[in-house]
Amino acid sequence: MTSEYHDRPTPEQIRRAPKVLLHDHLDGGLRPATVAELARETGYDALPESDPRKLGDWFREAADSGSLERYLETFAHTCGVMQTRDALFRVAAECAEDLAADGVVYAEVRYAPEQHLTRGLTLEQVVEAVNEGFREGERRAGENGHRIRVGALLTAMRHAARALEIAELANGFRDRGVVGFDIAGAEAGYPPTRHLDAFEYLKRENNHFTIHAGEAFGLPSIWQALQWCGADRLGHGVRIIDDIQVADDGSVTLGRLASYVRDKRIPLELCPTSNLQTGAARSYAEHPIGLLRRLQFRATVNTDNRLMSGTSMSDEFAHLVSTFHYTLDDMQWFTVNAMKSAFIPFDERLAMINDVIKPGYAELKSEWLFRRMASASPVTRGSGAEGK
Ligand SMILES: O=c1[nH]cnc2c1ncn2[C@@H]1O[C@H](CO)[C@@H](O)[C@H]1O
Ligand SMILES: [Zn+2]
Repeated sequence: MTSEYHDRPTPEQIRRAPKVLLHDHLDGGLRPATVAELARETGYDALPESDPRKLGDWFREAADSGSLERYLETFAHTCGVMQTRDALFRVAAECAEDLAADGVVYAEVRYAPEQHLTRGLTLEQVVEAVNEGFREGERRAGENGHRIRVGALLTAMRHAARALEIAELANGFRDRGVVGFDIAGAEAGYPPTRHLDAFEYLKRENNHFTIHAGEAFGLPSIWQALQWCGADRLGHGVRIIDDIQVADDGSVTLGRLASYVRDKRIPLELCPTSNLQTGAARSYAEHPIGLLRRLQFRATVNTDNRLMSGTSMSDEFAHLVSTFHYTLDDMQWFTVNAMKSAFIPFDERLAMINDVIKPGYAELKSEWLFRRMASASPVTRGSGAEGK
């Protein structure tokens, strides 16, 4: 389908467009200045840099290694400064504020409570601190004229053995700010089936979960996440491309797993910039998101780790706009896909789509239309006698 709105959206339009974020790590999105300040306040002395600008550069460069394992090493420092109630509250509040200022209207932000216990907090205290921070961030954003709603996803680390416990924690908080569950961490060597008990528990509870799969490791990981574990969504899932053949004449053949993913409308939480850093994709132009969008997979655009990738939702869309010439219609398509795939109840998702997302894009498109009319009719403009 060709778009009516051919012009590339400007950076300002991209920022103002309502966006929905399903895959963002709380411990991957701190402001560099906050990392530095929290390190000072909490006595964390292992930071590689103390100047915020240098620290921001350090995170991006250290994460830009081409390997997921190396990428993940940088989280020792963010988790290192997120060990007190006040630190967790602050990071969560700033996360909601930053996303809202970037035009995100709905976000599911994930973190692993088990990584925040070194100074004596309990798992419950960690979740409560983050929830309170999100509420505070939503409130501050509202004061600044930005509306956002943030839900938490509780992550269990795939190399550890606490998945069932974290799944129970997520279930206990399900009507109190936590909308689902996830597993993350190094993929190779840690198949999701190690945590079957957690997934089976959540299914019995009619709860929702996503699984990081098909990022550093290919189809077997995606297949396990879906067919053994029953994931509602795929964190990344980008390697589904390995089951799609494009012939020289451009014709496309989907294998059984890719067909299943597309037929069942399984959401893919794609994170382009993160994939470039971990080596899962070589360039934006070669990123599978272009093909997956054309083939109408349930593709969504995400940040993964705003600090380590030096990115934002607007930056991710700006890269896609310049690479694939996406328009406001394409942005709306990704955004509606994401909202449909959120873990909040159906009626609330629908209300977000109809009352927030569609009107937001309609407004941007109508501005486009008037600007275009104004620039397309020089005669009308020139012939007026206004100047006289
Ligand atoms: O792209 C990723 N793939 C796998 N694991 C990740 C990725 N980004 C972050 N984490 C892991 O998730 C934990 C909880 O937020 C982080 O501490 C990090 O270890
Ligand atoms: Zn991730």
